[in-house]
Amino acid sequence: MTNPWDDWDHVLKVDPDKDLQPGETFEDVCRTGTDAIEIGGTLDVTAEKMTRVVDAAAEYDVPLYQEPSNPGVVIDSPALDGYLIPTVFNAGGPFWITGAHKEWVRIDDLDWSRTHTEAYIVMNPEASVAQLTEADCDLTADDVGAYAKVAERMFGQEIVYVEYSGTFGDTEKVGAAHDALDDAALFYGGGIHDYESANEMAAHSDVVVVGDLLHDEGVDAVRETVKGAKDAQDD
Ligand SMILES: CC(C)=CCC/C(C)=C/CC/C(C)=C/CC/C(C)=C/COP(=O)(O)OP(=O)(O)O
Ligand SMILES: O=P(O)(O)OC[C@@H](O)CO
Ligand SMILES: [Mg+2]
Repeated sequence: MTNPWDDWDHVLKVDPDKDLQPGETFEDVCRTGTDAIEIGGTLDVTAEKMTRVVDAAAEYDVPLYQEPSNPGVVIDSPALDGYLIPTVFNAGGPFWITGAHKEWVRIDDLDWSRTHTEAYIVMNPEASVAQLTEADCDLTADDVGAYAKVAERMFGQEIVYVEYSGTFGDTEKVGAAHDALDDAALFYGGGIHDYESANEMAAHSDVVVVGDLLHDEGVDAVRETVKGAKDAQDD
């Protein structure tokens, strides 16, 4: 089976709660060369802020995916290519593993053909996503590999996402998740800020995700990370 992300090397994650750099537009964001845009953030995201970003990016060619951090921010828009739905495998309790999902399925009439699963392994205890989900980030490379295998083999997750949001990760731990997977794609996100960091993590994953760099430094810096990721996958 083919998936949209089979051809992706680089994803740009736009946080609807954060501003772009002065003078930059969503047209610039869509023209960074990234393979897809994922729209989401942990804190202070609303359906209204989501809609603003989706509408602004709708007219450009780049695929658009929503990554909701709770059922209340999911929007229904024809401009969206799909939904990437997180499940936090190392969350401190069941709400972020099945609870939020149960509520969502109960209240919404889902378009399953555009709904995809993303197994998060949250690794930076300082990140808002770790604090919100009370994730146990004290994991060895073996633990990370085992979570990745469980996600793929026992829970049928299409994507495994090693999430270091805000800090550059441990390549041995990321590589352990990569090695554990046969079918699921490994996404890596966290602290990618230039050509080198993108190039290095792309060698240990299938897709690198760049987030805060867009908001903190802008589209030229993001373009460098696209080059770094693509060069690694071409090698
Ligand atoms: C069932 C539905 C529709 C939603 C639940 C989905 C779950 C389990 C969400 C848990 C939290 C999560 C994994 C959010 C995804 C987005 C994400 C990790 C954004 C990055 O967040 P940070 O960079 O930590 O946060 P800020 O940049 O907002 O501080
Ligand atoms: O913001 P950064 O650190 O690039 O992290 C990207 C992404 O993994 C966040 O969910
Ligand atoms: Mg962030």
